[in-house]
Amino acid sequence: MKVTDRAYALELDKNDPLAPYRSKFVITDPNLCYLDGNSLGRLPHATVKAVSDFVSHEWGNEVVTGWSHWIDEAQVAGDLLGRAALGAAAGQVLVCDTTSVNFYQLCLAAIKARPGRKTVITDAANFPTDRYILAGIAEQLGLNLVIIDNEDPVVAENELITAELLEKYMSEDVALVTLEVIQYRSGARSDIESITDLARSYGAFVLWDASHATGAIEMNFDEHGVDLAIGCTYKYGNSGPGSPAWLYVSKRVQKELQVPIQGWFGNEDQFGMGPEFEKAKGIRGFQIASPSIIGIRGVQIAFEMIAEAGIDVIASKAAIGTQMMIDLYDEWLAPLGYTLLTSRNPKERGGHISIGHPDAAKICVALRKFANVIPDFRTPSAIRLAISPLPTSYVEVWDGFRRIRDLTESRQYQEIEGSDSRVT
Ligand SMILES: Nc1ccccc1C(=O)C[C@H](N)C(=O)O
Repeated sequence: MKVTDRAYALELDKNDPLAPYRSKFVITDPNLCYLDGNSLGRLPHATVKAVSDFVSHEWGNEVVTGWSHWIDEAQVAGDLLGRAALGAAAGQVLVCDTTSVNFYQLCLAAIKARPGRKTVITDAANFPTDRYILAGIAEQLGLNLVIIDNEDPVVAENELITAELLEKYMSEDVALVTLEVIQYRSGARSDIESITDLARSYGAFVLWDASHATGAIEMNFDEHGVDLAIGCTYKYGNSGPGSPAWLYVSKRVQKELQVPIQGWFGNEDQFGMGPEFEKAKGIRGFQIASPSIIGIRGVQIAFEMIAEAGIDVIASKAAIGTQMMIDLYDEWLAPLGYTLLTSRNPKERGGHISIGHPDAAKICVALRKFANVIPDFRTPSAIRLAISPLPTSYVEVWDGFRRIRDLTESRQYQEIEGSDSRVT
């Protein structure tokens, strides 16, 4: 059967062990091709009940007495998320705050733990929040910020940072290297183990931003010797807009590291309320303050689902789905002037691919307006298209691709003048 036959996608759905999960999500428009689960995941039905039960039965009924069992939920949810999606044993993950706050906390902790070292490294294609925060830290502490120019195709293919490329920038002066596990724009997947090993051989820390990988691929943090990582939960994690993020600090380095925001949740004798901060043993020493319990309930529901489905099964659907996308791109989109910005090697990508087109911005608006397809646009000319393995069916992706072909052929996107949204 040819990939261009719709029956090809229907057959994949028929054999998909994850197919039953689609019905566990709120899908109000069955005709919509939602290819943006890498930006904001769909809402699980169970979350509607869990959040509403929390509000009325727990908050409403228990009021302050509820804290006796809410107090450690950042750790309980962290253990679940670590087991379900990160390959992390218990006691190393917290579900708390935002990706940006967690990033700031762990960057500073790592830099402080390498006194005398003055260099920090990241890459030009990294997500803006990471680049901006790191630049702010470098300025404040007078550090030398090295930005690998992986947007230049001569330097890197599809923005991919390899250990070989990174080695050219390494020295005994490097305190911290921070990279994305999966690049937000191109979808390039870094090799966690070789990069972590390389940085460690120079005595430097690596802080991984796994926002675009969490819930889409296997990461095996413990096995790969990862020390520091952060990420969000609202993409393939399906935990809701602005849901709490997570941080991971390996047991190996928990004692050595100290975060800059010394909040009361990180104090050993939290309710002793003494004059000085004494960092709590274990992962709680990295927590700032009261976690959003409503938010955590969304994380719990979604990551229980990921744990049940199996991250290995999820990752294999992401690989098959992105392969189907690339095959459809070859048949339908390459002839229409698109370029492929993501690797053809399934080990070098996650749940999304990225395609380039000079009119990408207009095409993205037109797809929503005329074709009932939601992709997203990333500057300067990338269209990102994702399969979120639990809620997305193969045929939803296939239909989306056919609509992209038809809309591009019709040139109807040229009617688009601009976008009235601040969000792309
Ligand atoms: N938090 C958001 C709020 C508004 C609009 C987008 C986001 C995103 O998270 C974008 C994401 N980092 C992305 O590259 O897909």
